[in-house]
Amino acid sequence: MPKLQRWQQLGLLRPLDVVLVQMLQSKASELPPAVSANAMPDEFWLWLALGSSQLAQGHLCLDLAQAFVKPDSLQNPGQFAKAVSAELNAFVRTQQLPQLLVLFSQGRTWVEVRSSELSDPDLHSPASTPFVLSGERLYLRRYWQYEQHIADFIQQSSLLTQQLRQQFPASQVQRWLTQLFPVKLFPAAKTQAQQQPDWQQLACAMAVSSRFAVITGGPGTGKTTTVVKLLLLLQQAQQEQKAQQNGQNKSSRPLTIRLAAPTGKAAARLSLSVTLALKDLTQKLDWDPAVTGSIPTEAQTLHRLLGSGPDRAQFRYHRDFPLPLDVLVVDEASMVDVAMFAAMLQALPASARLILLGDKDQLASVEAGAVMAELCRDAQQGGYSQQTADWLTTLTGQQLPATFISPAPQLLEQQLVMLRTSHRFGADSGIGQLATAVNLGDDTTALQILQQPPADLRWLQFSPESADFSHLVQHGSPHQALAEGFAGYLALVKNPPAATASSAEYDRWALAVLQKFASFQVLAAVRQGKFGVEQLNARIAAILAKQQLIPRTEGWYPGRPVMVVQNDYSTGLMNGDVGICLPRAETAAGEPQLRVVFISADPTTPVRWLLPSRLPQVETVYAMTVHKSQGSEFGHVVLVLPEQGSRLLNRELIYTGITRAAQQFSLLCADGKVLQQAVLQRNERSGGLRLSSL
Ligand SMILES: Nc1ncnc2c1ncn2[C@@H]1O[C@H](COP(=O)(O)OP(=O)(O)OP(=O)(O)O)[C@@H](O)[C@H]1O
Repeated sequence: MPKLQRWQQLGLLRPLDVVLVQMLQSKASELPPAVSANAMPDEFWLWLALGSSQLAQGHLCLDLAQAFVKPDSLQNPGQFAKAVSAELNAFVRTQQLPQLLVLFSQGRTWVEVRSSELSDPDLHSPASTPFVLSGERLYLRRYWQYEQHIADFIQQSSLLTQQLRQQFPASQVQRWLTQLFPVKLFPAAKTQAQQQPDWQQLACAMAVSSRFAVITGGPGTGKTTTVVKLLLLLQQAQQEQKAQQNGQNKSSRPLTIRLAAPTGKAAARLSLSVTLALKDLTQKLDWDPAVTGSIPTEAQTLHRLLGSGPDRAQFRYHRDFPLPLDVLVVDEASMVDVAMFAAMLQALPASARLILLGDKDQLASVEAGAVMAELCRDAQQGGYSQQTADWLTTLTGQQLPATFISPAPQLLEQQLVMLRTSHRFGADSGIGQLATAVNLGDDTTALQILQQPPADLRWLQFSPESADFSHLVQHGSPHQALAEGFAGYLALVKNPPAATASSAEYDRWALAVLQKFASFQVLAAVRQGKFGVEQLNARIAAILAKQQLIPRTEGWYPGRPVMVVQNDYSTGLMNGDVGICLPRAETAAGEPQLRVVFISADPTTPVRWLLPSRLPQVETVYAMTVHKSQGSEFGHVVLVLPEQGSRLLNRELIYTGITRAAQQFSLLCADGKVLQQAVLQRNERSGGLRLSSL
């Protein structure tokens, strides 16, 4: 079909989409004439190809209703072209949605037509058609199945939660919750923030009595603190229950808890946050050390948890060989794509609890699906049933304000709590204010904040080619010498321990270099162009070399920061891990050799040293994309936006960039309109999770 080739040349279809449709057509020629490919008109095949192509944009399905209203939504925003737009508009204009739905029902050999209700109890039956039409959404079957697994899990969890609550030790949990969330004895506790519900306590109460819970919140809203309290509650309840069963024999098995995150870096951050929160709580609480000691502080990647390896097409743990655990906590859940999500749910034992943590407003995973955003779509409003509100009151004594109660409650909201107060950024923090304005899509306020920035914000309107940029990357500021930029860690690199130093001394030095490096990071919104990550990296390396802060710009040299860009199970390095090349003397008399040092996942040693030749594929990382920065935090973030607006820039991307900054945020963007346009643009993905009668 010439149009398939033409659409591929125009970049509308991937070679993969074309091959898929051609394969279906050629197989269909063997069918009886009534159902053969010849019986179906060209537009049928073109729609199937478009259905497949949507995955490249992160959509789970092709939303036909949306395509008829806005044919341009079928194009990849990163490659928007007027010629493609004209082609798509002409294609859609000649058709009508009702007729198209009839056409799909005639093509049952290739498309299974279903209502959008969750109605298939056996999702594991062998696939019959490659596509599924659910209501007005066209899916590749595999992706429809992923979505159904998730919807099915949420429904089943809700039933299990009801059972759990029937025999729940409410009065004991009530007592423990009071100990974990003591009432603050401040007479001046009358500010608006203090009149808000204590969402952290409500989240604990909700999750301790649920099979499945989602706790969402922006940076520093206390997700980790809350989950550590929750785990303490669960272990305490387990110990109490077993003690009763065993006649005061308190040595029974504690719950097996696992902590996981989608990337190595996010897992390392989770381990650190849990360690700190647990230490703090252990000091404050007078609980049995057997309980506080039974909370794990080590998190691992989801890939590793599920047992993936380079040679395995399937995870080690799955539906017929579930994970050996009672509770699974997954942080940074917004980065988990739909396929991984479904695999994780299938590997959970029937009685295990799942707790998801994450920020619903962050960018979704690079792969297809935006599960967390879909799950949390209505989190802001609460949406609790009166029954849920009463249950939470029983456990916490708190009355939920009426605005959070819904007359038409949905299943999902009964398992979800949004934390709303940032304990990291105070009310006068510029980073907090800017992140809120961006998140609300309030472009005018965002710009006003930047025009009169508080101390932790800066709006820089120069080009990466300017002298100001050169000063910025060296010193963290275009004018003052704050030694916060790359010059800070490079000064440490030039000061290695003596050749006779011990291994521990080298480790301490390397750790200090890595920590200093994480205090300043340039983020790029795009990959290509003058303001893209590739050219920024080359430019920064040239600036640093000119100032003799690094010896050269190519190859391996002391101080070169690199990011791993693929998972590598032989070294244990994961996509997104950042390391720095450092010289290390192996013997007192020997010449120092270049090694690349990474933060270690092993608690017995702070860092790992690897030969450059052992590394998987890496990229220099003075600048990284916002996508790659997810799950990380840096002291000072410089976010670089391109000169002109683009469909690639959107609210979620800007929000994610801002919220990577812990102390200082600088926006490098010559034209405020670029920021405004980005804030008004959403990164919405098509999917039908919310429509599966949840
Ligand atoms: N209710 C609270 N009152 C005061 N401080 C709190 C409270 N909850 C959390 N904090 C503090 O706020 C900081 C951030 O908490 P935490 O790490 O739990 O948040 P988070 O939402 O997990 O953050 P992140 O954005 O890193 O995921 C910590 O220093 C923690 O001790």
